[in-house]
Amino acid sequence: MTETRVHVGGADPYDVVIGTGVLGELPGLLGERVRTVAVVHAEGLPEIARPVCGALEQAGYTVHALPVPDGEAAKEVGVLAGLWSRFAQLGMTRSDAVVGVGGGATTDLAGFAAASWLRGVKAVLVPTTLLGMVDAAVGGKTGINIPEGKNLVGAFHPPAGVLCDLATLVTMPHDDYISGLAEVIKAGFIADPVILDLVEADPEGAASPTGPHTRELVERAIRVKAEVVSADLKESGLREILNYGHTLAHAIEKAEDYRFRHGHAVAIGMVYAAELARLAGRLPQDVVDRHRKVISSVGLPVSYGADAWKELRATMTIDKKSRGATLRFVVLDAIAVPGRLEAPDEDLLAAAYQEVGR
Ligand SMILES: NC(=O)c1ccc[n+]([C@@H]2O[C@H](COP(=O)([O-])OP(=O)(O)OC[C@H]3O[C@@H](n4cnc5c(N)ncnc54)[C@H](O)[C@@H]3O)[C@@H](O)[C@H]2O)c1
Ligand SMILES: O=C(O)C(=O)C[C@@H](O)[C@H](O)[C@H](O)COP(=O)(O)O
Ligand SMILES: [Zn+2]
Repeated sequence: MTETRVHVGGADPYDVVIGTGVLGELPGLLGERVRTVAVVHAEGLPEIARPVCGALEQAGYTVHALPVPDGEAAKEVGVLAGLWSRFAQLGMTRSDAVVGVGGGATTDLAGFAAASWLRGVKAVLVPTTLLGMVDAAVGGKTGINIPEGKNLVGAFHPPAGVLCDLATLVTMPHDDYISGLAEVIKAGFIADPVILDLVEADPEGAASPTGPHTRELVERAIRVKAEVVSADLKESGLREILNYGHTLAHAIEKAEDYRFRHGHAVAIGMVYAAELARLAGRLPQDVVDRHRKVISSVGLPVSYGADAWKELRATMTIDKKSRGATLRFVVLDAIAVPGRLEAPDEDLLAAAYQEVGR
């Protein structure tokens, strides 16, 4: 077993442990002060949750397994309220902790439950999807959806540690795996072009949890995320680059009632952002072409319904990067040179969508 640790700095530093068979590291991430641990896990993952609970029990913690609905259905206020009630029944105090086990939806919920219980208890996250490892579990963004929009309720609550056991990835459904690959590719476009080279050299391998470069892709994407959130936890500037492709993506997810995979929406959103930058005279055509090529090479979508523009445009106004009625996009001026496009005019927004709407 080999293990890599990525340090996330800032006010609340913590480690991201990456390896195969690294469950034994979990107690070390939780620390000795913790007594009771609520393991919030996706209900469809008992085979993954059981050994997590076992490792914690063996280390002497009192453990309560709290299953929640799989996937995006977990990020609902009713599910969150159910967790608060369970925490109360279990008598969870500030010396106790939440361990989130599952994909990004589960860790977003578990993290927010930890952030909001008693105004904040310790959270350790055990992401079990590619997306969870390379993005959702790192960086402290937690939250839930409401009918009005994606992730509109939440808190910045950095975990005390993150444990990425690459062995868990092998049971992932292919479509969920490539959804995570969209965020890996995003890290490539905004900061680490080697990621793009690796995906282009072997798209099939990149789209598999047992590909020759899986670990390198995971580590590179985590390093991008760790560097950015270490410098700007609360998204006052730099962190916005992690939102590349997300303005349109979140509107698509809402339009689909959150039944459209996040990474698939981000894939389309990145092509849209690239088209916007091209039409604004900031990005050459060949970089836009590279977006379509690398994204579609791994089976991710690059277009969305032509008729959806009006609805998507209305939703985009509520994006967290907006300032008042002013829309703000993360765009590229070149690969690994992210910038912002402020208050683009309506014709530009619609023209870019025409390149994506099919
Ligand atoms: N907080 C952040 O910074 C951040 C970053 C990116 C994405 N997100 C959020 O993450 C969510 C998407 O996460 P996701 O792509 O992990 O999807 P997900 O959490 O919805 O999981 C997808 C499905 O895979 C199942 N699953 C999880 N691990 C598995 C495994 N090892 N084997 C088999 N099945 C498994 C889940 O139970 C679920 O049914 C979205 O809500 C998105 O908004 C958050
Ligand atoms: O960590 C960030 O910052 C991101 O923007 C990462 C995104 O991939 C992620 O989907 C995030 O949840 C989006 O955040 P939001 O603030 O736009 O809801
Ligand atoms: Zn995302």
